[in-house]
Amino acid sequence: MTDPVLAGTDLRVTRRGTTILDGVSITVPPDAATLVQGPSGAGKSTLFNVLGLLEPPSSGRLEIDGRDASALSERQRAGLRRTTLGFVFQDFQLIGDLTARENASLPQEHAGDRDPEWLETLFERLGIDGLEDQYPATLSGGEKQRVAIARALANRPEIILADEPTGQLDPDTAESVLDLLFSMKASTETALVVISHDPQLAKRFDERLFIRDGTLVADAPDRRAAERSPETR
Ligand SMILES: Nc1ncnc2c1ncn2[C@@H]1O[C@H](COP(=O)(O)OP(=O)(O)OP(=O)(O)O)[C@@H](O)[C@H]1O
Repeated sequence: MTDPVLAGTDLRVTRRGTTILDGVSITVPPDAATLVQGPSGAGKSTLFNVLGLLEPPSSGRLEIDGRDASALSERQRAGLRRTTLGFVFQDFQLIGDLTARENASLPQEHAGDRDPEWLETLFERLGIDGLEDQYPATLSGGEKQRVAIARALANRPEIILADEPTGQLDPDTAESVLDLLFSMKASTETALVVISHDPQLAKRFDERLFIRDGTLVADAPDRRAAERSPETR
């Protein structure tokens, strides 16, 4: 069996006396498309931050690309984050006074490993070539999210972590951004973990998990069956 690119075991997060994640375990194989759904306040953003090495769990074990993240220094964690993970956020998180190309190249700059040809390829494949010199304020929401996807893939990560990637997009744009995320996932052989409360995303993912009160469970089989065959309802 192929080793997972991400394996979290019994992850717990307690903040100011409140348990936010209560023993979450998750395994992401290299070719996975995993969706974590859950209602507001269930702990989705906290899980995203923990899996993305943006905040440490209070306890539990997290392995990314075979490395025990809890055994790393902050500097080593930042290095692992930069080279192994790519992030896509609901609000794009582009820097306003940098052009699209400069935004997308930031991970390469931070890693000290420039690869302008790869960025050019990404802009072409994402259909945003020609927009490289524009600033975020002059781009549509869908174009901004494509720049953010280019940034996420700039260092050829093992995993893309996306937090509500379509949350600020109209339905048609959301659909085309998702198409692109999946086609880029396939062509770059990157695992994809999407965190969202949007049930519309569910049909695209082979692995669906549900977070409720800080605990992760497999998506309810009865709901999946109902969605697959609506004519039998
Ligand atoms: N630093 C913190 N200290 C105390 N409570 C926190 C902290 N961070 C988050 N929480 C609480 O933990 C719970 C889960 O928060 P989280 O942001 O992870 O949920 P979420 O599922 O992403 O919600 P939403 O979909 O509304 O963004 C919430 O009740 C939140 O108020």
